[in-house]
Amino acid sequence: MVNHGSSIRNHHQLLSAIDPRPTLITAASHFYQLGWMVGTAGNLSAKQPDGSFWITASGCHKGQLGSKDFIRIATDGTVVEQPSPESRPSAETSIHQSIYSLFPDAKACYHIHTIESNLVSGFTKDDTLPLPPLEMLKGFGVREENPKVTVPVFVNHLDVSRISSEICDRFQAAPPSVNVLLIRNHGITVWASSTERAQIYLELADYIFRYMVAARQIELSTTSIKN
Ligand SMILES: CSC[C@@H](O)[C@@H](O)C(=O)COP(=O)(O)O
Ligand SMILES: [Zn+2]
Repeated sequence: MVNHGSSIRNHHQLLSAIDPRPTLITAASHFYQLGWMVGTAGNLSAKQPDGSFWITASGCHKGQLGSKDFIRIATDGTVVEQPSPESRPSAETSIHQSIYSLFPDAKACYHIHTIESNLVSGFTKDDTLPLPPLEMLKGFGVREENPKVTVPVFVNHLDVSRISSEICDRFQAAPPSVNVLLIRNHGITVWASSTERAQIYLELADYIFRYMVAARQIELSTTSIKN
């Protein structure tokens, strides 16, 4: 029997490897609707077979992107293709560049701003945030009983190149156990072997962070009842 689902998916992956912009436009519009990319927040990128990557241009409304709202960047950070001369690469391009150079299997890197990611980044003063041992962690490939997973938390330096160099230094020494990082009071970045998987990772991270915020609210309300 012909498996139409998988052949459509393969076709989609092939098109996306040729030009990932339509996939990134659809993803950004979806994330905008979810409130994850409001007010121009966030940036999405996808890598091409030659190692260059298409990334959203800086300051664009993420709910209404067009093909001209992207810039193609080479592995060394130089601009390869710029459909619109007045556009500039995302202010956070160096973070995407660091991720692709650290993780050769990464084909997509998605960065969004969610309320809960900012709230949970304040749940620890350390540079790692422990995650609850939820079943959803299996979606990141964590297959352990009662897993002890942490997410790395980075300082939100005004100079973005400081954030990307800290990401490089830290992940070269020890890569994280899940493909997620938090920038404190700023947002989430995930990377994956495909654009589809990057979206799944964002959804998983968002679920876990929403759970953590809800659990904290219950804790606080039961403490106030006891007092
Ligand atoms: C709402 S401003 C957010 C920016 O400062 C930045 O954090 C961001 O995610 C988007 O920057 P951009 O340069 O458009 O890719
Ligand atoms: Zn950002």
